[in-house]
Amino acid sequence: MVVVSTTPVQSKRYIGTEIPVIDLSRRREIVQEEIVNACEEYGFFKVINHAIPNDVVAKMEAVGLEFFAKPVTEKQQAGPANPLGYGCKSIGPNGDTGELEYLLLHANQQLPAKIICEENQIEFSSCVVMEYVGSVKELACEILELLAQGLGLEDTETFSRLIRDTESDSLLRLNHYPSYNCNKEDNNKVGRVGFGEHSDPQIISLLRSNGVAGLQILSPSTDAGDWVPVPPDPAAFFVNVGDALQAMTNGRLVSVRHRAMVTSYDTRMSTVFFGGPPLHAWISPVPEMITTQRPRRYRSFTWSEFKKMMYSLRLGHNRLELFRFKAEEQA
Ligand SMILES: C=C1C[C@]23C[C@@]1(O)CC[C@H]2[C@@]12CC[C@H](O)[C@@](C)(C(=O)O1)[C@H]2[C@@H]3C(=O)O
Ligand SMILES: O=C(O)CCC(=O)C(=O)O
Ligand SMILES: [Fe+2]
Repeated sequence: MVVVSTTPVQSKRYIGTEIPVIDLSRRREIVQEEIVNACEEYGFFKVINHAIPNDVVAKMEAVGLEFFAKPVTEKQQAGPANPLGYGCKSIGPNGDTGELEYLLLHANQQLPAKIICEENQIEFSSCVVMEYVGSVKELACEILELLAQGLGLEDTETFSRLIRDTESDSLLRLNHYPSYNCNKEDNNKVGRVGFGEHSDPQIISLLRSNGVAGLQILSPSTDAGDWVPVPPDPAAFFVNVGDALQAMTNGRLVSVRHRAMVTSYDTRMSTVFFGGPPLHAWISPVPEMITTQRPRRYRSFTWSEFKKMMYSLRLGHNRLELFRFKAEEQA
């Protein structure tokens, strides 16, 4: 059973199947501590009472649904996702597949919200997407600054600066999971994996979906690594720590492994903002996170180097392990 935590406990440790809920309207010091706890234990939490207006979210949802309702031939004009554009069932360049169709866009506000592929460019309601990206990016930066404060970092913009950078390599992804009719053949598909197990490579991801279930996170605090279903909440945002943040915090915050199941007879749409650093940015553990108890765990790398490696690997690969610090190599 999933219990959603709403209790006013400051230094709570989350166990088993509880999803941490962060109420952004509470006192700053409490929020900072709760975010750090959630990111250390799960790398995942739900945010309520955020400042993103309902109409910004509603308009984004509407243009997303409008896009997926188009005829396949029209949607295919924006594909194949290479890596940006429209994709159906195939995820990434290395043979991963899922039960979904999706649209992957660059979320750098300098770029127009167009699907940019080599030959085709199709307009995708630029204003709506730009407004949504602007709001979600701001929320991501606010969360990263609370996190930096909660960790006691002197430079509280260490993480957010990378995402605010005009050259930030951030992405916006719309995932559309099918619904199934209740007949025998389709019944076999219910419970199938829509988007397979993985961690997000960037710094932070902010996800919201319609009211249909599907997202699951892998709980690191249970022995067998149980999959914990995340109850849908269309008014909330779900936050994932990404690989780059795990590296920058020297492994103190964990990049959550998650997946999306097709478990319902209803269509599900999720919208995910991936806050990424500029390609040339160096990702290194911040000095305050390296201690005698927690010696340096990751070597320095550029985001461009990490991305190159990530695209050469399968979706579920534990890619950060390839960037382990080896003292003898750095000497
Ligand atoms: C198989 C792959 C798809 C992915 C790039 C990769 O080579 C490995 C990471 C995958 C992932 C997961 C989170 C995001 O959805 C995504 C856009 C990202 O940045 O990394 C996808 C990539 C993708 O679908 O292109
Ligand atoms: O649709 C979901 O709930 C998860 C999607 C996801 O993990 C992703 O797009 O990286
Ligand atoms: Fe993801």
